[in-house]
Amino acid sequence: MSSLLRRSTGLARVASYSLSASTRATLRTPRALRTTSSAWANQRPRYYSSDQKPPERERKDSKDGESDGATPSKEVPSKPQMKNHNSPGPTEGEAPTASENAKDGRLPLPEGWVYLSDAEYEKLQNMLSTGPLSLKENEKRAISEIKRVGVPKGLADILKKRQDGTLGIADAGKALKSIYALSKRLAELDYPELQNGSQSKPSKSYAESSSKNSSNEEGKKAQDGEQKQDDQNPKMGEKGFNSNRPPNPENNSDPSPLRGNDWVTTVVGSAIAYWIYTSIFDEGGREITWQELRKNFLEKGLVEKMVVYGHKVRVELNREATASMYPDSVALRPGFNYYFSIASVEAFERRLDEAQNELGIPNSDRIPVSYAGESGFMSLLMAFGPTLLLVGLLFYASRRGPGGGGAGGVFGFGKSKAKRFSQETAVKVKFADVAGLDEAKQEIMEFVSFLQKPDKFVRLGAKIPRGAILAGPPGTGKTLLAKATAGESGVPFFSVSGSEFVEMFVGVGASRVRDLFATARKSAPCIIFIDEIDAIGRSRAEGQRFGGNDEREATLNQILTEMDGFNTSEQIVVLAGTNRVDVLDKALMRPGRFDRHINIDAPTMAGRQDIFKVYLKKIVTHEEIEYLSGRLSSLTPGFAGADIANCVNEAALIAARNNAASVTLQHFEQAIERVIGGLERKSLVLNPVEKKTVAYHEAGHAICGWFFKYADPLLKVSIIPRGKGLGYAQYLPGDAYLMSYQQLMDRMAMTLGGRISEELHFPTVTTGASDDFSKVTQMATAMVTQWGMSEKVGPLHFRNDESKIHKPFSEMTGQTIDEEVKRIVEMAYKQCKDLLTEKKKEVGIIAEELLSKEMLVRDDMIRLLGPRPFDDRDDFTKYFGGTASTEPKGPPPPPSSPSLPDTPEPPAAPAMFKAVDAQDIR
Ligand SMILES: Nc1ncnc2c1ncn2[C@@H]1O[C@H](COP(=O)(O)OP(=O)(O)OP(=O)(O)O)[C@@H](O)[C@H]1O
Repeated sequence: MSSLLRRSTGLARVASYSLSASTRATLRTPRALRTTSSAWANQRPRYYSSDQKPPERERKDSKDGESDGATPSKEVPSKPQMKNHNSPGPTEGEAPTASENAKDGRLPLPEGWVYLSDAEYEKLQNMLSTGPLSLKENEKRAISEIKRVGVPKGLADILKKRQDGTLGIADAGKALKSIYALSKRLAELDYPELQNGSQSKPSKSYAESSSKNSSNEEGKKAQDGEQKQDDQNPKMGEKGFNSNRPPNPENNSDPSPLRGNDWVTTVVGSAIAYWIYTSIFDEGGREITWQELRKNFLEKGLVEKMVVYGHKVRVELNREATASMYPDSVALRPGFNYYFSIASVEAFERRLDEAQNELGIPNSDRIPVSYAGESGFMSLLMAFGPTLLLVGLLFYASRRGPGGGGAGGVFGFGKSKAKRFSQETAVKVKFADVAGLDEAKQEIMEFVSFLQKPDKFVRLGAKIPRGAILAGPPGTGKTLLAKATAGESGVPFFSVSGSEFVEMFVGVGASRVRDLFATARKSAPCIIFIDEIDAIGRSRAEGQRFGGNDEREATLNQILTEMDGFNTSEQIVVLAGTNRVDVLDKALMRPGRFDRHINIDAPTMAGRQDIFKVYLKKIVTHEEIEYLSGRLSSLTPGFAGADIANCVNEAALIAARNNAASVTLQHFEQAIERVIGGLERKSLVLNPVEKKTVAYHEAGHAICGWFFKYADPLLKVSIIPRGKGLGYAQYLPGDAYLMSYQQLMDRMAMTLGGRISEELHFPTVTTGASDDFSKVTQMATAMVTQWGMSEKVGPLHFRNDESKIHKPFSEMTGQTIDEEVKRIVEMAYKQCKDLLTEKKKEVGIIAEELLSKEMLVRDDMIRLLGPRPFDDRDDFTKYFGGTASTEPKGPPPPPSSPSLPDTPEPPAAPAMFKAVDAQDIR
């Protein structure tokens, strides 16, 4: 069967011929001409089976070729007795009589079948026996069988068309169908044993025919004749086409030739079909070289014509001349042609001209060359290819959508992209996995008990909260908490990001919301978690200021509608996460929608310790977990859960890189240093002047941190470039929730320590303090405009407008703010300068030590400056203040902000010494 399928090239070729009329003429006509000697090409009058020669004669005739069939004595067109689709006699479709059949030993025709005329049969015989496939004994017999069993009318038409050269692409399909019907019939006749075992009733057609045949004397004779013919061929009847004998009805074997669809029948039928099909459609041919062409055909004058198609040239030989010169050549097979490849048409023409000139062929006898143009298949492809491609793409897109079309719109755009987790699949997270966040857990626990035991609430007439907004900085565990809620309550969990509702097509977002809630309703009780809800839930009033966004508003409205649509008994809880609770639409936040607002802030020292414990359990470390987690958490103020998870993982990676057996404290501190400060940039080599400047800059910060009472405890100071900075001083700011005026002043003064140290020790200053200035300015501005720390401006709060379009104060107030900010910075500057002038010697000591060691830790400072004149915080003393350690201490993160509301930026400490332009230093 696969062979049959492989015939597609043949089909294409057939198609190509049928598509171009001119091409077809060029390609087909010569063949018809070449076969002038054959009965087929002569279009001789048909003769009819009643006047047929006896089988022996017939075989002889078919061998004779030229003289056969055309013999006028055989033609009795006026007395048609055999049904023939071409015959002018009996009406088409009219079955021959039993006596007619019997006379010729023919089997009755099924409906839609015809007998071939002798001429057609001969042509078919000729075609099949000389076709590209070698004939096997059975197949030879199949040819003679065809005469007896007839052919489907479709096949007879195909044969006619083939002769006329009018085969089209549609004919291939028809041909296959007819050929297969014929082959099946032949196969069944060839293997009557297939039917032997069958108990089913003989088919009517055959039963009738067999009874008629058996009762018909002539029929018997005919059978005898056929039998004789069979006998002449000893193999026939053994296993081959023995069924040209109608089966004996008395014999118990099922004689029906049309019944049975056993696989053997199928295989045999397919083989025959393939053979016939190939004979009809396979043009056959062989590639030769130009030299062969010239030597074997051109020089001998055998070439009748050449047809150029694309980069191939088909050589059509004069068959008669070729036959006389090469009687056994394959070139004599019908449909067989030699062909050769050419680089270009011009080159071919030139070469042919030269060859003909050399051979002295006169102009009048030159070989005609015709051009078939592009193959029909190619032109078909070019014509319909883009359209097919487009249709294909559209089809592909429609299948690709999450819903594959259907309810979600043509391409499934309207389908929700929410990922569904269930207890069995992904949500294995429990509250125990969420460290810290005790209050948040408690709040959300209520949802769990509602999902688990709704009666408890309904019984008392309590309305169940519809949803909760989890608000907080990134990575603080909002999603984790939502998952844990699902994990604890054991209900399906739909997780989707707000941005997934947003599509460029209007209405898609709303449609996705609808789809999400519809799916959730089907899976109730369940939890829907919409992460980053601010992507769609932004205040509509805010949006209008900038022209609005219809699509987003439609999506938001749909969410509002859906949440309103729940009835109190519907067990669907909607949780939403956001980092920007301040921008959310008020309608979303009102009771009845997101009833609960759960704030999830960066974890406290204890929270961090808990989170460290969760992640330390997952790695191999022999450190004492209580001490380790405490020390690490005090090193990481401001870290969110995600940062902690990342740090622990980073430490494990560093340990693995060092082939360590377990992860040690040092690995953890290196990891924290790396997360905060960035990678050490060993490749960045500073020149001595730059290095000295950096050392004095950092020493200035370090001295300030040491001698200002409210400065944060210093952990480490270094001049090794890391991340974006050329050096850094690290302090341990602790979790500050409130900051006093004096703390802010000390912090600002310390931040200016780098630049002032440069001023005091070098004739010029550098660009390295730019980042420090930025921090100082921000702090001073916040003091004046938000924290009411300026007497002149007073206790006012001017909201920082990020867009910088509106100034929320008058020109005059603006001027006053500028003056006050400047005054505060100058105060900090003076405070710092006074200290560093006083401690100029100590700055020098620390700077020189830094230059020689590149990094100083707290113990070095104590050694060089003596103990710090102020008491340190408890946690600092607990983990860092004890015995002097020679190990470099891990750097803390930049100082956290005093967690005051509306703090625009954390009032940063002088943690980094920004990259300096080498030009400026020199
Ligand atoms: N309290 C915590 N306990 C344990 N792990 C935590 C905790 N908080 C955060 N994590 C870790 O941080 C990862 C990120 O947390 P999550 O995705 O929940 O943050 P989020 O607040 O939703 O962040 P975003 O606002 O960026 O979406 C979690 O997968 C988990 O590994």
